[in-house]
Amino acid sequence: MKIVEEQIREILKTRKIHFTLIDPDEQTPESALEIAKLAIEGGTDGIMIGGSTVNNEEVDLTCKILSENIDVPIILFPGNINSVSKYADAIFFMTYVNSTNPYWIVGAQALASMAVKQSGIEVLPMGYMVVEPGGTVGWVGDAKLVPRNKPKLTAAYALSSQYLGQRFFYIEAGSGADKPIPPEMIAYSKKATDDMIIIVGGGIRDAEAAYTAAKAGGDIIVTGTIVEETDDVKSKILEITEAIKKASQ
Ligand SMILES: CC(C)=CCC/C(C)=C/CC/C(C)=C/CC/C(C)=C/COP(=O)(O)OP(=O)(O)O
Ligand SMILES: O=P(O)(O)OC[C@@H](O)CO
Ligand SMILES: [Mg+2]
Repeated sequence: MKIVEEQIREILKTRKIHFTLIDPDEQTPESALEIAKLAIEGGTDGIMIGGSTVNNEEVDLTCKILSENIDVPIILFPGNINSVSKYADAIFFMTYVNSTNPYWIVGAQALASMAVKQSGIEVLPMGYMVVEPGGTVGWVGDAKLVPRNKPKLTAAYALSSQYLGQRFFYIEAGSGADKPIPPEMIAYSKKATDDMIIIVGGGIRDAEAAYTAAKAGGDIIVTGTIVEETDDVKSKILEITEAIKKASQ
């Protein structure tokens, strides 16, 4: 079953997409639900659940309460093998393409695979590439960070991910990065690949940055930290989703 992926591809026929990343170790499941509801009112298309230091219970309880109360897709963005929950709709089954540690390239995936099958959730195969500055996830993942002025390297990783069978490619600057991904990196990756869904995240805080990422070729724009920082989640997400729609025209 490929329901979530089909929904994503259906929306992409007419416009670009926004996902809100909720880190389950930043708030209670009840607060996560409040944030998700406001983000949906602001026009977000899906909720990603993940963080680099989460535990299984936090992930499970957050996915459970969301699944009982919201209709947009809930997609796991796993920081490790303990980030699997049957209450999600899908999982970004990701390989960390520029890690130097085989654990993050294929080890964690092998260890988690049976739990993913047992959960029955949809699998979205994804290449995950981390660019300078990389933040926590660059450090945790033993990354050989891609230099910001090397868009061709990004495109090569994107194309190799396509040839390896992945259908999603995530270009990550690191959560809370001071600067988002350079638009050239996004454009080169989009151009180099055929049917790949390009996801962009890290350090996107305002309409202008979201517009730039979508206009450059990003199919899904992810924001996480801004919902942790703002007092008005709905307005902030609305600003971002409006910019993404504008970039889709
Ligand atoms: C396929 C399965 C089950 C596991 C693969 C796991 C892999 C390859 C993970 C990549 C490395 C990693 C730690 C990714 C984390 C991605 C993520 C959830 C980032 C968002 O978290 P941050 O917001 O950076 O985390 P903190 O807020 O905790 O710093
Ligand atoms: O928290 P921000 O900076 O929005 O980043 C989102 C996501 O790309 C992190 O994995
Ligand atoms: Mg975070």
